[in-house]
Amino acid sequence: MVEIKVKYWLDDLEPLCYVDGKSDWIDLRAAQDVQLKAGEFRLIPLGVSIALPEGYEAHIAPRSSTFKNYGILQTNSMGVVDCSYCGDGDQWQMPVYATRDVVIEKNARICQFRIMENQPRLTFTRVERLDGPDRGGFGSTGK
Ligand SMILES: O=c1ccn([C@H]2C[C@H](O)[C@@H](COP(=O)(O)OP(=O)(O)OP(=O)(O)O)O2)c(=O)[nH]1
Repeated sequence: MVEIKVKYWLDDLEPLCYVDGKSDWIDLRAAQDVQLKAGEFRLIPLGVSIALPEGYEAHIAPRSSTFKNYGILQTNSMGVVDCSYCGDGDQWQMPVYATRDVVIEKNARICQFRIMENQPRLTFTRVERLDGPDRGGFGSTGK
C-alpha cells in the first residue's frame, strides 16, 4: 500500500477513492459548478493538490462516459502531472473544450488518473541505420 498526501481545496469535495477490484484508475471531480457554451475552453479545477511518491508522475484521462455525459473534450488528450507539481498551490486542473452548451455540477466525476513510474534517464545517439526489420507503414496492421 502506498500512502499519498492530498490537499483538498474544498471541504465538500468528495475525497479520492481507490476502488478495489474494479479499475485502479481514480476518479477526479470538478471542484466547482461549471457552465460552458459550445466552443468554449476552460481549465476546470479538480480541487486537489497531491504529493506524488518520489519517482512517479500521474496521467489524467477523461472517463469513458465524460463525452457522452458532458460533451467536453480534454484538450491535451492526456494530462501529465510531474512529480515536481507538489506545492501547496499546485491544484490539478482539466483543460476542456465544450462541444455543446453544458452545466457540470461540483463533484461531478469528469476524469480519472493513475500514477506511473518515471522512465529511466535517456540519452539519444545519432546512427546512420537501424538493424531491425521494417514493420510496415502507419496503420498497416489493420489492413
Ligand atoms: O492536464 C493537466 C496537465 C498538467 N497539469 C499540471 C501538472 C503539471 O505538472 C503542470 C505543468 O504541466 P505541463 O508540464 O504539461 O505543462 P507546462 O510545462 O507548464 O507547459 P507547456 O505546455 O508549455 O509544456 O500542470 C494539470 O493540472 N493538468
